[in-house]
Amino acid sequence: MRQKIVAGNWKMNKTLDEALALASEVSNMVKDEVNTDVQVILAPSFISLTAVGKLIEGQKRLALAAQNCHHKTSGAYTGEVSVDMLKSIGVSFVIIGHSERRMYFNETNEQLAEKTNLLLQNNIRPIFCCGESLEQREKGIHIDFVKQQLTESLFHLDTNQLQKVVIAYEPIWAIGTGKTASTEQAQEMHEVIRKHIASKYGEAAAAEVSILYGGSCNPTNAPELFACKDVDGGLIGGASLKSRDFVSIVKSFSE
Ligand SMILES: O=C(CO)COP(=O)(O)O
Repeated sequence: MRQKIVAGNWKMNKTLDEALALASEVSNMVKDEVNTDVQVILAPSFISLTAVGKLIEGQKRLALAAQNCHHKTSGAYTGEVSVDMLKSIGVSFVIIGHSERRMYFNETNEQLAEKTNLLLQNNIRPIFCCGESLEQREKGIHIDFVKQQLTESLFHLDTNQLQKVVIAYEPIWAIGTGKTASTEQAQEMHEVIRKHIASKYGEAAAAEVSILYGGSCNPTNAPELFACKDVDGGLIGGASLKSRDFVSIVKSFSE
């Protein structure tokens, strides 16, 4: 059975104290209110990772994620953070290939393949983001574009490695815009992604991969998005910064 996952990507928000307060609220609410087997992931900034990791240590439903890592093992890359460093503080997941990083930091599919390799070698699971722009969707090339992102960054992996990757489909036009993909649009692309994986790794392997939706997901739209056959949870931006909203989204899976 593939995992249900809700991950909060806090992006460049929250000071250390604010991050600890948010993590503590989420942790308490999850402990008291969540009865499903959903994996809840918190992705604070690098500054807060260690402290948030200590705070949630031992909480079985909660795991720690970083928002990025460098694609080389170590060396003269001023200001960067390596996979080894993340491993040393107990990070279990790393978000890679977010559209904001592709757009503002020129991340390429090739670099993401390197990041994926390094993470898996270190037993850290990548949360691999993919998704098209509005222009690509309007031109009707969105499906091929997303397939290409997957092929170029992930399809060198063996089946066992591929199944450790979490995919997050985040249409760029839905991120931070308040404009969510409809359930039809989300389900359509999630099915495309699963079938694309099946075409290389087989249906049984593809059925085990968790595919999350991201883009203006909130407590109101999450229940119907998560009810789609191929949607296994969400990668949440804005709504993950408010503990009540985030935990409401976590609770959107029917029990
Ligand atoms: O980019 C996202 C998560 O990684 C989605 O952000 P919003 O939920 O703020 O649209």
